[in-house]
Amino acid sequence: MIRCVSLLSTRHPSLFCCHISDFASRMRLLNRLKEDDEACVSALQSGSIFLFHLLRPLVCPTEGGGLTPVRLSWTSLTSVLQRLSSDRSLLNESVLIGLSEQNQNQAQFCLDVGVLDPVAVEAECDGTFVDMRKAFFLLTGSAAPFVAKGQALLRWHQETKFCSSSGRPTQRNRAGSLRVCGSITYYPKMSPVVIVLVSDGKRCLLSRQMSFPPGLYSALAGFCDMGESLEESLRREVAEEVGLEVCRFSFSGSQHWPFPQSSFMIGCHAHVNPAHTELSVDWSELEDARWFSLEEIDHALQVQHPIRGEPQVMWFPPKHAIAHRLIREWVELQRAQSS
Ligand SMILES: NC(=O)c1ccc[n+]([C@@H]2O[C@H](COP(=O)([O-])OP(=O)(O)OC[C@H]3O[C@@H](n4cnc5c(N)ncnc54)[C@H](O)[C@@H]3O)[C@@H](O)[C@H]2O)c1
Ligand SMILES: [Mg+2]
Repeated sequence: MIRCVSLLSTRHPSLFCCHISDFASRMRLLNRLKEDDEACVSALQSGSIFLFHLLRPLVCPTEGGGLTPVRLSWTSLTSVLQRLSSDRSLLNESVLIGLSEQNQNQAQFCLDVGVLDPVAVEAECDGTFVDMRKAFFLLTGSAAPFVAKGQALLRWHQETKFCSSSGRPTQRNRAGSLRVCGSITYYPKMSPVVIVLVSDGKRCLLSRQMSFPPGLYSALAGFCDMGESLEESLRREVAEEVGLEVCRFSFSGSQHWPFPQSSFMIGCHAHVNPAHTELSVDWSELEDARWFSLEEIDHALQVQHPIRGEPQVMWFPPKHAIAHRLIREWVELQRAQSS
């Protein structure tokens, strides 16, 4: 929908009144909240706040067996803090995550209440603090990326409290989108990771690391090195981990990934020459790497959850992992090519 939006004209006279979409208007408002501390404080007072305790999100069960994050209004959180005899200034630690598309651009914040007794907060707020590794795959709808972003921002603030140059405490802006020490500004950071589904035209290559749960196989992945392009990282990772040379690749999509800290996953498909498919696996990185046929992949896609005590059963990362998307795309391509 296109509509006329007055864009807080005193600060941006050139943007006084123009036709922009709801999305564009939301993005501009979000940007303004990052820059304008006063506007951010009033957005917090009418916004909703997701709670974390030492980076564990507060969640409650849904009817379908999933989890949903607990969100509180500023007023109800203020009352909770009062009942727990906590200083209201804790709210100043809230970090802006985004604006709700469904709820008229309502601002969404996250707050780590690690200084409070978690059991008391859980009782007050009807939720449970759950480890992110357990919560992430059970969070429903668009909640998973949102909660992951909140946790990543809170972690970044905890790790950037002091300037690595002067050793002095850094100061944050109201939105929590940056921290400063004198002339140095710190911004939240992510580590780029290339994740690649390699194919020889008929089969695809999957691997598992020692740390994976039994039976889980995924696409090859690796952190990009400083100074590398995406294609250089991709070629290096495939060569390092399985000793193959990629001849061409295509980009599929990307996602923020909360593990191990905050990664930016760049998902690609890659091809190797079908005449050169013999693997030379780096056993220090991988526990297994193998070529799989379409039938084997199809079969594993039917497995919804890891089956305890049956490590032989192969399964894949769940739907909201980019590895899952790459595998599904490969299956669709194989089907299209054979029909
Ligand atoms: N979203 C998905 O579908 C999906 C699927 C598979 C893997 N992943 C993620 O991809 C990430 C990278 O895969 P990998 O473990 O095979 O990487 P990798 O092959 O680069 O090996 C990991 C090693 O790289 C080194 N390293 C270099 N830069 C690093 C950095 N910035 N942060 C941490 N370690 C760094 C460390 O020594 C680490 O042990 C994993 O953390 C995993 O969570 C996501
Ligand atoms: Mg790897």
